[in-house]
Amino acid sequence: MALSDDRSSELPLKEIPGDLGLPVLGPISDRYHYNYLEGHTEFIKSRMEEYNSTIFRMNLLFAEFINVPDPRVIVLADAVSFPILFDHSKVWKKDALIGNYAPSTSFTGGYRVSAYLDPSDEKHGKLKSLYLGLFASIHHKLIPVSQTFFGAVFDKLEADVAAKGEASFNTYSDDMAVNLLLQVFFDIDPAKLRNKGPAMLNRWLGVQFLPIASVGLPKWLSWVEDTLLHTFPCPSFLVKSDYQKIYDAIYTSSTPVFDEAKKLGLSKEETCHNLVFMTGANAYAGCRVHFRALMKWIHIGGENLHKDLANEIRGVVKSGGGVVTLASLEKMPLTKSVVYEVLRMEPPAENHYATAKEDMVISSHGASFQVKKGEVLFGYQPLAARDPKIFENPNEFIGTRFMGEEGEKLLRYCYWFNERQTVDPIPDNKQCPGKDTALVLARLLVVEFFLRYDTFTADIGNFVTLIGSTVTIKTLTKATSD
Ligand code: HEM
Repeated sequence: MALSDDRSSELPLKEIPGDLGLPVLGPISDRYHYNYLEGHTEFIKSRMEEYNSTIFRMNLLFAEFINVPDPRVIVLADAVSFPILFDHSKVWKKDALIGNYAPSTSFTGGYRVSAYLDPSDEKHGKLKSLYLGLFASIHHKLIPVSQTFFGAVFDKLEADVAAKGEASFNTYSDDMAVNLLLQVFFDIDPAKLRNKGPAMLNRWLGVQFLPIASVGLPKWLSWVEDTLLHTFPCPSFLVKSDYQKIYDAIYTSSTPVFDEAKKLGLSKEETCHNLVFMTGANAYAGCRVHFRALMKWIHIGGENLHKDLANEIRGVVKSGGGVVTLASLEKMPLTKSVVYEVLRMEPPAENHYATAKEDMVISSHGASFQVKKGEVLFGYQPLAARDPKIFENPNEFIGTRFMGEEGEKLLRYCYWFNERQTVDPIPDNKQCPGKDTALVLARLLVVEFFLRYDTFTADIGNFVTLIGSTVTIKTLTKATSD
């Protein structure tokens, strides 16, 4: 579906709808409905229906106690208004990673790391160039190292299924993601952290993001979680020693990144704090949700999809002499489309934020709205990715959706890496610099799985924001052809 992007002059200019309620009570009520009573997507959907608009106002966080100056945000829940978040001439991205709340810099050695910087900040460009260089330099080993780590997860799943009749994919996959990233980026063997790297990173992430996360207590206890955990930020000293160990492992690794950083005028300390966040928060948090989502949605896709994936993958690998390469991954249109469709159904980074730099007009499908300088925009990716005016049968998982010329055109309306899928990461934008690396890892996980198995069955549990779905593997059917 072709849509022109700037239609603001053709559309009626309307007031942004949204009832924010009473001071203090309004934010509490919105927060309870959003987090507990209705759920994120249901809350936003119900307000969209009430206001008959994909753009509206809501309160996101409770402003009084946590260090949030203002809880009001403007929700963008369609695929045409969303890209305003990437127009850096019009919006600020400073401290906008997780909304109008930014954890204390004491979680990252006193530095504000790159993910919280606006592209206009000189440091942001330098750090992003550094990451792009690092990811390009590891491309030759990304596939062989990942194959070893994925293979070890499959061995464990098989052993558990044989012994107990089921296996938890989440635990093995999460731990593997941490160990794989540390190994492939910095040659850090899991034993260097006494195999405790994943637990250390999980604690560090948990404590810093607790004010916006849920620990999954039963619904009737939600007031306990909200009062205790979402009212005051958690102090960083609780995870200081975990953080220090990861920091030291990277600091003492032989990565050439520090030499590159020196050339850019960045200190080793600041670089290292950024590398911990890049690995432990950006890369791990993205992969954690996405690896789980891949298994979940491929399971939902069913046996016919499994057959088609196995045929495509085995055919390409066989014609390449049995070796998987970056080039062979490119020759698998169904595998590529399935990975995109999983990103669409369950975008790992659900929420995208930015602050308006100036008064401006933003447009959704049927109307334009005036936004004032300083207002916070909140793009809700799970609904933008299911915009019915762009994606046919938006709530259905269709593995072939992004195949062919028409399918590929849709990628322009996919923002899962913080920009259009068709836009490359550069020092001056906020597109995820790990975009290509993440896609290779995801495609490779699917490839390695279907080289080894014909099909599988699983139980799918709850989805938890920032962490992902629970996937319990019940059966694994070994490959019967090659
Ligand atoms: C499916 C997995 C992933 C998804 C969906 C994802 C998505 C994102 C998003 C949405 C952002 C922007 C956050 C914001 O500014 O609002 C981001 C930033 C970032 N991502 Fe990813 N990411 C993924 C995996 C990775 C991987 C594997 C790496 C490393 C190889 C990585 C490295 C980064 C870095 C360093 C940033 C911060 C960029 C900056 O400083 O501006 N990500 N990612």
